[in-house]
Amino acid sequence: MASSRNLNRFWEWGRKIICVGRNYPDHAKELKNAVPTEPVLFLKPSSAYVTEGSSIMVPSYSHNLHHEVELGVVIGKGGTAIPQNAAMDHVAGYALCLDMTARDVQDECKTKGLPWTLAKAFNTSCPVSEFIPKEKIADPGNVKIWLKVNGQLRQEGNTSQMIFSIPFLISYISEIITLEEGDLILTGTPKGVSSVQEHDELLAGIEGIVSMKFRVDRPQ
Ligand SMILES: CC(=O)CC(=O)C(=O)O
Ligand SMILES: [Mg+2]
Repeated sequence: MASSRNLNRFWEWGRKIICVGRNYPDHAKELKNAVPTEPVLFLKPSSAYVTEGSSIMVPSYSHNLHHEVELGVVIGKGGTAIPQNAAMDHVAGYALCLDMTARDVQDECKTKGLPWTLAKAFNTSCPVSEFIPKEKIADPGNVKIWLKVNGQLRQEGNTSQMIFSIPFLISYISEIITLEEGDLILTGTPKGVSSVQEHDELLAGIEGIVSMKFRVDRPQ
């Protein structure tokens, strides 16, 4: 049944944020990770969302917060075990997203064999752009995404570099986790991730489609 709620503000729905890691070979290599043969998945809570006008907060326990610019896929029609050939029928649109990562904490979690929750799921760890209706991106498998810090280009990649395509990811994820209307899938980041500091300004975009700006702050 179609919902009466407005997907233009999908971040207010309180639905799942499912993240794909190491989906770009050049990023897997820059962090000295093996290029995966199966998607690497983790989750963020809906309290991670932040939209333009609000700041990204550095967690008090981190001294190395990284940006990761990613294409986000907004689910319009839920499903379980969605076949790849029907996957795009379940997409309502897209959003440009940042998977903010406390890299020092993530490295420690990796060493200790602990989950990445503290590194990836803190408040404001998922800045998002406005909702982009599906029709505005003809081929989500071939768009350029980029990110600048204080005017300096740090990340630039094309979704054509992704190891696992959007239809494959929707099908793979929905075998394990039922997808619901309003869910968001972050599809992984290209190379160039780097540290941000308090007062930095992050500007990111999908070429020709959208851009967004966020400031970094530290809680007092
Ligand atoms: C190593 C990571 O943090 C994986 C990740 O999130 C990615 O986008 O790749
Ligand atoms: Mg990421």
